[in-house]
Amino acid sequence: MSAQREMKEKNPWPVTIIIIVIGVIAIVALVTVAVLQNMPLSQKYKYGIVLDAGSSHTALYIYEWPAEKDNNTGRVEQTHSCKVKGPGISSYASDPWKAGESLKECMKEAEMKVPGKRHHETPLYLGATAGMRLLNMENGSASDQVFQAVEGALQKFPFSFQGARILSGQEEGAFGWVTVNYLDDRLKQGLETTGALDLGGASTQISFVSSNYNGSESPSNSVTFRLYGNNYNLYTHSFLCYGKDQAMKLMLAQQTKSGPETILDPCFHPGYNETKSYSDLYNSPCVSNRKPQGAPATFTHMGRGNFQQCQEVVKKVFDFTSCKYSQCSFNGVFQPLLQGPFGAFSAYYFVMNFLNLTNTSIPLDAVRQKIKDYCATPWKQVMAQHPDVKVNYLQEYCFGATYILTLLTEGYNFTSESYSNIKFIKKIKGSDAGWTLGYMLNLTNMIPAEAPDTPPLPHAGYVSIVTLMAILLFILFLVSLRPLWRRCSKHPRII
Ligand SMILES: O=c1[nH]cnc2c1ncn2[C@@H]1O[C@H](COP(=O)(O)OP(=O)(O)O)[C@@H](O)[C@H]1O
Ligand SMILES: [Ca+2]
Repeated sequence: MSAQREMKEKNPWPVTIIIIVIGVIAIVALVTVAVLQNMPLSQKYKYGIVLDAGSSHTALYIYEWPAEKDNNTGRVEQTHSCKVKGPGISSYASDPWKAGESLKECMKEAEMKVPGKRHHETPLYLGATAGMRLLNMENGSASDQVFQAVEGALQKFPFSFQGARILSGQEEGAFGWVTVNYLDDRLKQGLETTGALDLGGASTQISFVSSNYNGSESPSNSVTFRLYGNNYNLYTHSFLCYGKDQAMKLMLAQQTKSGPETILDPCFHPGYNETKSYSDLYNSPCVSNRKPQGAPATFTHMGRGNFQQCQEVVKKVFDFTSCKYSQCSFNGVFQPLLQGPFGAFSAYYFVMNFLNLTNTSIPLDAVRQKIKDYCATPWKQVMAQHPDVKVNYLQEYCFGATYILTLLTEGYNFTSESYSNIKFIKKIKGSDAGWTLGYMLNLTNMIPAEAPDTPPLPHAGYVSIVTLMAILLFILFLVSLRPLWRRCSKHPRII
């Protein structure tokens, strides 16, 4: 036996070290293969763009989601939004091409935000709501021309333009509900859903699931969905002309029935004094048939700032006299029993946020008192306290808050108790609450009817278990070698 071999036989450590090194390499290799093989593929993103052509303005939203996860929930996020300068597209009826022009700035922004190589596959949608519904009722060819102009402008951009159309009130309500519940992760988990309250300028929507409503009573208010393996029977209604701006016209029409030269309006602050034109006030189909005969060209709109009286006038814009169903909200529209939490967004949020009233644990009486005090504040003082707020918005918050409270409590039958089930929200997890996300998810088939198959373990859990098992096996292996080592150290020559 050579001296070298003798050394090896006496000392088992080099063999042990080799075993350990091989063992460690094997573990690292095993874990690496397991991790790489099962790692979510590299994160490439896809994009979608939706233009919300509302009655008061247009906004563009860009959504982003991981390319491999089209079918999974909770992964689509709003990454950018752009507010189009100027009024809503329905205001360009007499100058349609300007409607197209107005969108260009935000569209250029979208070109910058969406990576160039994704432009061609990025779907682009434009959905118009109550402003265009009213224009279409009033003047079909003007509405067609606005759409032509808008389509012409959007087609010039490199995205995959999927068309511009008017959403029905039902779609607007239902997609708002989908958005809220998708962002809250309620659909995939089959949790109790949140109702959606959207207050626009020209229409307002209420949508919720009520267990005593199966759609048979007033089927036109029913929308059914199968999402992630769950069936939903949604109640939804859109009240045209009951958005904040058209409701104000209804309220002013109430006070100008006889064609007076001056009105002392309880919904405006004391000291408010503006000359307004009758033809502007009565320019929408919501009120055009009520224009007083022989009225002067203008009237002086003065403020009185009285919340209670304002509530009385506002109540008159709702018709509570007839209901052919088991129960109604107003104007003879069926509404099942209110149920569950609600998210209230768009103008609900803007108005209540301005008045610091988004906290709905404040008792309704205290909310009323706060609005009462605000309405009674002289207009000069209001302007001085809010120099940065646009006067057009500022002058309307007294009416807006009174209208919201009346709509919720008298219109939809929220009580002092159920009022606290409402949350006034603007965004959920960084995405705006509104119909646009739900609309895109629906058109891109991104919410599957059945629950997607999910691996039994999340990736991190899988990696941990593989690592742990490999280490345990290796320790077991070393332990099994122990008798060998012992013999080796007692009788070094026997190895
Ligand atoms: O900063 C704000 N303060 C008050 N109201 C706002 C603000 N921003 C938007 N709004 C209001 O929100 C409403 C948005 O309505 P939109 O334009 O979506 O109409 P639609 O949904 O009826 O078509 C309008 O009444 C608009 O005046
Ligand atoms: Ca809207």
